[in-house]
Amino acid sequence: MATPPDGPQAQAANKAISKLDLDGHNLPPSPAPSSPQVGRRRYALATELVYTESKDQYGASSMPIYQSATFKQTSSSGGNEYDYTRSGNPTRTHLERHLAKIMNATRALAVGSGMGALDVITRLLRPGDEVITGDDLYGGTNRLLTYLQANQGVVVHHVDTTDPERVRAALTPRTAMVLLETPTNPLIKIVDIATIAAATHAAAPRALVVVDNTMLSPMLCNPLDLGADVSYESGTKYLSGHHDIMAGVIALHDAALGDKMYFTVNATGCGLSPGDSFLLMRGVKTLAIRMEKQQANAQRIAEFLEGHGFRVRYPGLRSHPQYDLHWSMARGAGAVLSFETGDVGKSERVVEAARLWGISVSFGCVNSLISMPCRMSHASIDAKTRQERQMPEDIIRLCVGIEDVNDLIDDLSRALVQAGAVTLTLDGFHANGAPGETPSPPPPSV
Ligand SMILES: Cc1ncc(COP(=O)(O)O)c(C=O)c1O
Ligand SMILES: N[C@@H](CCSC[C@H](N)C(=O)O)C(=O)O
Repeated sequence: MATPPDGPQAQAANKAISKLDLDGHNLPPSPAPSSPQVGRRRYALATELVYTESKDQYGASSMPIYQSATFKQTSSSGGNEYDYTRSGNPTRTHLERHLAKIMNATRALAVGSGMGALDVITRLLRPGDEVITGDDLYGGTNRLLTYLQANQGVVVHHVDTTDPERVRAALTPRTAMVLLETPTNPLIKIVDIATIAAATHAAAPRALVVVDNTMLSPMLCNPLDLGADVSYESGTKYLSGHHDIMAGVIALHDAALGDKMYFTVNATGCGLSPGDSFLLMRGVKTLAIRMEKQQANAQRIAEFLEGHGFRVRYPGLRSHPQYDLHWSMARGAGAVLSFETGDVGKSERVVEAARLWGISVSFGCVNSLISMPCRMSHASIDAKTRQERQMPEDIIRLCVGIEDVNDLIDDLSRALVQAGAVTLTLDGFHANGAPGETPSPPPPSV
């Protein structure tokens, strides 16, 4: 993992993490397909990621894909653990147990996408319920919340969740959910999960604290250990790691809540397919080694850009204003960073001049990606709202993979020079469009 900082908060966090690793959690009663339960974590996370207890009848080292929609019963009243793949499938159950273990949860559910996971969670909301969430959110999350507000009578409050006092002030007896993202996508702001969870549980006991852990993955953060009620993430990203599947994962402790969510998974048919469950399981086994390399590369690239005068947003940099807070909650900085050139046209030219960096949405994959969030991942947030939320139109997001870091830096340098985003000097080059010098007007809404 990235070198942890040495401050007292970080030391306390590391102590807490190793205690959890040793202690694990109480084992729940024996599992049924409708309630995949966790095994106790015995080893360090990197070991647990690859260590699975396969129940395969032939002792297969890799849980096979049970590519079957239906399962034969021994009598008209059932008799088999599984009846129909929408309700449960051995490959998915195997994955869900493994996910629960690595997410320090009692139960995990695997569904068809990260947004599918948030859909399952938000189906708990009723008309009149209030949701408090951030003002820098993944575009798809913002879109689903906007839909719920417009069509389901749910009231959504967007506040600056980097300030727990703003969340506290927004809590009412009608607050049913506090939905957090950290680091935020794409502004890389850090949100204090533990303080907000404690404040929420004290002031609004029926409210659920839900954390989107996509930007860190269980390798770097376990929101449930910080007081969240539900942790979910897009398995499309770090967990699978190869951009070959869409997946979503929900992890929690509360059994009754887990049953309600399982009801939705079964009733709506959004459970992860056996084939994608297999691929997600395979991806999870290499999470530690991928994350280690991705983070090391991201750190070098962040330092390279900052060293050349760019304003870089990355929690691995000491200059990040919430560096200590991030490291009090997380075991690494992740592999997503963003920076600004000071001009939309320049940013567009940088992105389009890159060769090794693919112009794509998404992140957490073995290959590196470059994007302009305002036009791509966050285009579903209208331009006025983006401006209100201070999302710079010229922001470039880098999602760092496992390539040779020197190749990545060379390609980025060439793109910066070709785009005219840097001034050449005898010593090399430096950013020539400091943020704020040439403010970029937002384009028309998409
Ligand atoms: C932070 C975050 N949460 C959730 C999602 C949704 O995941 P998916 O694309 O798997 O639906 C994404 C990306 O799409 C994301 O970036
Ligand atoms: N067209 C998609 C965009 C997906 S963005 C994927 C990912 N979360 C990211 O941040 O890059 C949509 O409208 O959802």
